Amino acid sequence: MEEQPIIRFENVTKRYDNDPPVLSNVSFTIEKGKFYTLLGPSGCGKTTILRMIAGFAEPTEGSIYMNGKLINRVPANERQVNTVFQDYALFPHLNVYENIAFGLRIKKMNKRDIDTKVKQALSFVNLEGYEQRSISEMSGGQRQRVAIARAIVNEPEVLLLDEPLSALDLKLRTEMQYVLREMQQRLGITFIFVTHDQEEALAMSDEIFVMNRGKIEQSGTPNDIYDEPINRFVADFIGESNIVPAKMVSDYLVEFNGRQFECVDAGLRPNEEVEIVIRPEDLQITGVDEGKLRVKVDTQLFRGVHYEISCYDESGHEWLVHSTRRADPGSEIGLYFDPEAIHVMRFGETEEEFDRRLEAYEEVQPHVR
Ligand SMILES: Nc1ncnc2c1ncn2[C@@H]1O[C@H](COP(=O)(O)OP(=O)(O)OP(=O)(O)O)[C@@H](O)[C@H]1O
Repeated sequence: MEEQPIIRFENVTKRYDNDPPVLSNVSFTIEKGKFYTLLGPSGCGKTTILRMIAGFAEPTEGSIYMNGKLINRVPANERQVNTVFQDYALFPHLNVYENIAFGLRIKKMNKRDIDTKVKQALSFVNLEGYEQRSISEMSGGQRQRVAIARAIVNEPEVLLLDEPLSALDLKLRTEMQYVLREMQQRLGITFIFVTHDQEEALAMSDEIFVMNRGKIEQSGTPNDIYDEPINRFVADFIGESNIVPAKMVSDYLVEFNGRQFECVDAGLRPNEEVEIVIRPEDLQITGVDEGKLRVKVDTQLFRGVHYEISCYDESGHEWLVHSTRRADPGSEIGLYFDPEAIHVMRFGETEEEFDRRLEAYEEVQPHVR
């Protein structure tokens, strides 16, 4: 028999009072042992999904399954799910050891087993020797580790992490991204991580759900979502993009800025109105007459690994370029891009239609992904 997904949402809607729904008809599956990220702007419904998985909120409509069993009304304490909260929610009056042991004491586990498990969890998060420390004597990163140890000591099947890195400074945040990812792989527990930081999502996840206004706009691997955004919202939200209105001329030609450019066959009809995306790193600087576009450089910022160059074409459209080559403000340059760098988006396409179209043209263009 095929293994059941660990969590499945089927047409889940959540409404408070008579307000518009905070989640509308959301469906997805979560497989065992993977790292998932819910990514989206503030208020899009990420925390609401976590609360429903944890059992702190019930769907207004639809079904939630865990390992194939309907759990809409199963109370939180009967679910094999633990949550790490943004503010860690540690007990300030208990030391590190007692914070981690708390859940096990409630379960009335015997002292010896508690001791073994707490020590295992401490070693897992590299905090051996900190047992007696009070929480107030721990740094932000260390508190984070205590919160994770306290969650994993219960051996949950699913660990929910609600913006757990947002209180940390940038350096520690990056370090904890590695730590969390590595932990998830060692533990093999399913992680569902919430963030509004797209770089964090791209760096850590096996799969990302990009959310907007109570809906999942697109789900897929970080590469899928970065290379093949389904619409303007996703393209804008994930990384920086040049997005331009365009029109299909034929299977392999798209027109924008009053000119025609070669593209890969995206399964679209001639004359169809579309938008194209070209990522800044896919634009190469050339001599003024050697590129496909002719632009004037406006600003140039040094970003360490590359220059971020903003320029304008003859029709006043801005192009963002990431390049290791310099381009001085005020100068004219050419921009070159491969046909494969043009990603064509169709207006109003659903994720299913998009996947079908992509599958069809990947048979013709297997190198695209
Ligand atoms: N108990 C509640 N009663 C009424 N409205 C609520 C309740 N909880 C959440 N909401 C509303 O639901 C919407 C989604 O909230 P949610 O916390 O899921 O968003 P989020 O994507 O996690 O946002 P953030 O990144 O800011 O935490 C918001 O508009 C919020 O005001």
